Amino acid sequence: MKVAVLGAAGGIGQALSLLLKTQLPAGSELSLYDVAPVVPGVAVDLSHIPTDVTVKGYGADALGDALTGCDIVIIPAGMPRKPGMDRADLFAVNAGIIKTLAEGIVANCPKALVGVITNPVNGTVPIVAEVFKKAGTYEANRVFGVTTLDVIRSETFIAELKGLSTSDVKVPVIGGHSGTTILPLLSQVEGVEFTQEEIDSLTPRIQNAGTEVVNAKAGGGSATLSMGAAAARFCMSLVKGLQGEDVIDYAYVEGNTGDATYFAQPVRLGKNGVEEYLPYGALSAYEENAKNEMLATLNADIKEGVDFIA
Ligand SMILES: NC(=O)c1ccc[n+]([C@@H]2O[C@H](COP(=O)([O-])OP(=O)(O)OC[C@H]3O[C@@H](n4cnc5c(N)ncnc54)[C@H](O)[C@@H]3O)[C@@H](O)[C@H]2O)c1
Ligand SMILES: O=C(O)C[C@H](O)C(=O)O
Repeated sequence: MKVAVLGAAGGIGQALSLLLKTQLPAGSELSLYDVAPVVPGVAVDLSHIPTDVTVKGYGADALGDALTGCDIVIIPAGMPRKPGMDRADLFAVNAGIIKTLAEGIVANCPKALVGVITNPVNGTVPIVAEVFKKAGTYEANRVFGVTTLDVIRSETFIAELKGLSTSDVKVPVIGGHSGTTILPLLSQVEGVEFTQEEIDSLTPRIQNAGTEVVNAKAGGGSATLSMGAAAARFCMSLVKGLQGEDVIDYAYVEGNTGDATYFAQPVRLGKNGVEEYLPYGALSAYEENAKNEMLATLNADIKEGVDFIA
């Protein structure tokens, strides 16, 4: 198993790489790429941890070497938000970065599973897909927007609210990854009942959790540690799928819900990435309304990404 992290020297990149060094199967290779000159040092640092995963660092001029032979590529490269900014404000800077990295993947490991973390996810995933389409190598089942942070936040907040162990709380989150496009399906949380008042406060808390971190870091960036944990969890789902395990997870994909071209939904993972697109099930009236109200925003975000490549 060869896994590349693009943007590996950043806040998410370092946390994710640390977790992958300790969680990837023995014999794996972790390939760390970044334009920041510290990346070889990050690789040397991690390489001293005693696990059977080799780590190599690649600088700005070595994207091809970093990607050659990769089974999985996770991308947290690009600029994070500061207080007062929306994720959409990052498009101008991050779209070009994602395009360049996607072109590198097309050229060096077109069959890899690609997990996109860089914001705005609603638009950067379509950019990756369009770069692949242009090259004639697009397979929708191999491209994912990583929305796991919305899932783990939901698990945490609900466990806190209801006095449960986080390991007993499973929360489906569908839609996109920004503001109201993040739609936690509280009606589907097994074994937990919510009052309307709880739904009215929990739903926006989950939707605005990224902003909560951005404001708390006061100009020092956005979520990195929780995102590192979320990305590692999603990457390990991809790894298990590649190893032949039957895994179901949520991700932002070009799927089959009919709501928008790209939409976070449950997927069955396997040797080719998505093996099966699964239905998200029945929504409450509150959730149905919230979904219908956010689709215009989500569709505009997707169009921005598609148009960037067109
Ligand atoms: N999907 C999510 O849930 C989620 C959660 C948190 C953050 N994010 C996003 O992830 C991105 C990274 O956040 P961060 O906090 O790690 O930022 P950061 O600034 O700490 O790290 C970003 C890294 O990307 C590198 N980089 C920049 N251009 C690059 C290029 N062309 N090739 C390779 N590397 C490049 C930088 O050198 C830096 O090391 C941001 O866009 C942020 O908004 C997404
Ligand atoms: O909020 C951000 O800008 C980062 C990330 O998308 C998050 O949800 O924490």
